[in-house]
Amino acid sequence: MDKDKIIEIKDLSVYINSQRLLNDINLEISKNEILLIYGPRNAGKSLLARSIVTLNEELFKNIQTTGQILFLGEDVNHIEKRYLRSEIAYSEPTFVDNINFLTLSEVFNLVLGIKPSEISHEQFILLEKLNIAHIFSNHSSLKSYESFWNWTIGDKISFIIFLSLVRNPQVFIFDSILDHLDDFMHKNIKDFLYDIKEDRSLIISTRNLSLFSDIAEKIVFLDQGEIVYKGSIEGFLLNFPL
Ligand SMILES: Nc1ncnc2c1ncn2[C@@H]1O[C@H](COP(=O)(O)OP(=O)(O)OP(=O)(O)O)[C@@H](O)[C@H]1O
Repeated sequence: MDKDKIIEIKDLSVYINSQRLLNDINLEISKNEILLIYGPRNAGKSLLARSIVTLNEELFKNIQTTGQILFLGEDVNHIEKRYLRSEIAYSEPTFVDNINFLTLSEVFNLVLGIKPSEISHEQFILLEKLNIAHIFSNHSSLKSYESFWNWTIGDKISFIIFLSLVRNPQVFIFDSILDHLDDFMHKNIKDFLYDIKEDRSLIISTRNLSLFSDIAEKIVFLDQGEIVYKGSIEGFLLNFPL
């Protein structure tokens, strides 16, 4: 196997209630690569992204999958789920809403096993790069941010990226979650993602091509469950001028 190949998707089709929603998907993702999964609403972006971490089967009844997905050469269905999901960090927009039902201390305890006041120097630097270190700077700000209802959406997205990163996964999947960033946060997060892609792979699913096209190496254009184009961004823009 090519040592830089992290994920291989081979002849993947997904059916729900016998309706084919992903059709014969073939795709490879390598180390140091940012891949955009681009397409309109209902194209199948989320089904494809969740297939990589075997999540669809947990969410839907009457789902059938054919084909195979390999993570570092091993079938994802044969990999222990906890391990798979620590190596491939998947995040999507419902996380931003669901986190409101926990407190900051509860999330820290669940994910990192520490209190928010116990973060390391390295973790604080990461928070600084994500522009949310002010929340952790002293006892009174920690207190006022204990409830996520007091956080902006952008700060919550940055925090979700932080939580993924401290677990040091090999692959990040951002399923439409970055579409929710405003222009001011977008530039900072984009630079940050570009920095962390070294030795990792990033998969960004989006309905907004312009957001990340300048940092992505590869694009997959998905429509009605099929790959219509895969290759370079330049090639895509030539073939599908928007
Ligand atoms: N549980 C389900 N039962 C039946 N059909 C479903 C189910 N979940 C998704 N679908 C269908 O699968 C198709 C792909 O949905 P998916 O959520 O993957 O699209 P998407 O490209 O991520 O869309 P969006 O950009 O709106 O998030 C859609 O036609 C959707 O209606």
